[in-house]
Amino acid sequence: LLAAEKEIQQLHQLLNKYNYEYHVLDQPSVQDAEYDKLMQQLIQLEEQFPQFKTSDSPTQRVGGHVLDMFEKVQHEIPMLSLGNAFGEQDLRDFDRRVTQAVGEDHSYVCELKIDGLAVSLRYENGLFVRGATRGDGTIGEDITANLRTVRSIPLRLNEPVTIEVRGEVFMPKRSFEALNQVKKEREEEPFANPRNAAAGSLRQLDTKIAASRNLDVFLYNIASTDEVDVDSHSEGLDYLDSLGFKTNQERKKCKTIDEVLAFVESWTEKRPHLPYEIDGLVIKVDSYEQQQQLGFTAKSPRWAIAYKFPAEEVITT
Ligand SMILES: Cc1ccc(Cn2cc(C(N)=O)ccc2=O)c(C)c1
Repeated sequence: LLAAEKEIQQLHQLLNKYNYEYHVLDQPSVQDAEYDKLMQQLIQLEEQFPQFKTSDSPTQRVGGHVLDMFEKVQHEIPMLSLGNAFGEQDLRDFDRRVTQAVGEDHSYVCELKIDGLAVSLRYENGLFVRGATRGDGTIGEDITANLRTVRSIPLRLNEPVTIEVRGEVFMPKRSFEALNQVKKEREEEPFANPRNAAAGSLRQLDTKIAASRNLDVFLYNIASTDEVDVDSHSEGLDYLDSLGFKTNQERKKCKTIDEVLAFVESWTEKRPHLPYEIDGLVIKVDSYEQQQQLGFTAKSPRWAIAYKFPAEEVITT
C-alpha cells in the first residue's frame, strides 16, 4: 500500500511538472502521448486506491462532477476597479498627480490588460483551496471546481505558502473561433467575444464543460502582501513566477511617462497579432511604498490607471 501511495505521489509531481512546462512555459519536455500514458496510469491507480487521491491531483483537470449551484464568497481584500485613461493627455495628467504626491523619482510597470474574467485564487500551505469571481468586488462566486480545470492554474505551488492572488481567466482567440464554429454547426447561439465565452464557460455547473474550453490565465497581483517580502509590483510579479504561476511576460518597467507613451504606441500596433484579446494596458506605480502614499479613491487605486484602446469601429456589412 505504501508503494501505491508513493507511486501516486510521484505521478502527481511528474504530471504537474509536465503540465507546467506545457501550459505555463510553453516548453514541453515530453510528447503528448507520453503525458497521456502517465495520466491514464494515474487515473487507474486512483480508481484502485481512492484514499491516495489528493487535492493537487492532475486527474481533476478534466472535470467530472456537476455542482447544483455556486456558493457566495466574501473577498477579505476587495477586488478593485481601475480608473480609465483614453489618450495621451489623460496619461500625462495621471503622471502629474503621481509626481505631486510622491515626487519626480518614481517608475511604472506597464502590463497588457487581458480581456477576460477577473478571478481571485487562494492557496493554503501551497495548495489551491479556493477560486472566486470578482462579483461586485466584495462578494463573488466560488468557482473553485471549474478553475481546477484551467491547466495553467497550479494546484500546488513551488513553496508551501498561504497567499491570495488575482488574475484574469481568458479564452485564446483560436479556441474562441473553434468553439463558435462548433456552436454554429450545432445551431447554437455563438459567443459574441472571447470574454463572454470565458465567463460563460466558468459559469457552467458541469466542470467537464469548463474543462473542455481551453481556458487560460494570467496572474497579475498579490492581494495578501503582508506575508510576502517584496517592495515593488515588478518584484511581486517575479515572485509569482517563482511560485509557479503564469504571468504575462509582455510587461515593461518604464522610468518616465514618455516611455509609457512609447509602450502604448507599440502595443497599439502589435495588439492584433496577440493570440488573446486585450482591451487596454495597465500602468502601475512600481514601488509599494509609493503606492501606499498615493492610496485609493472610493473605488480605485490612485497609483494605477487603465489605458483603454479606442473602440474599433465595427464594419457592419
Ligand atoms: C493526448 C494529449 C495529452 C496532452 C496534451 C497536452 N498536454 C501536453 C503535455 C506535455 N506534452 O507535457 C502536458 C499537459 C498537456 O495538457 C494533448 C494536446 C493531448
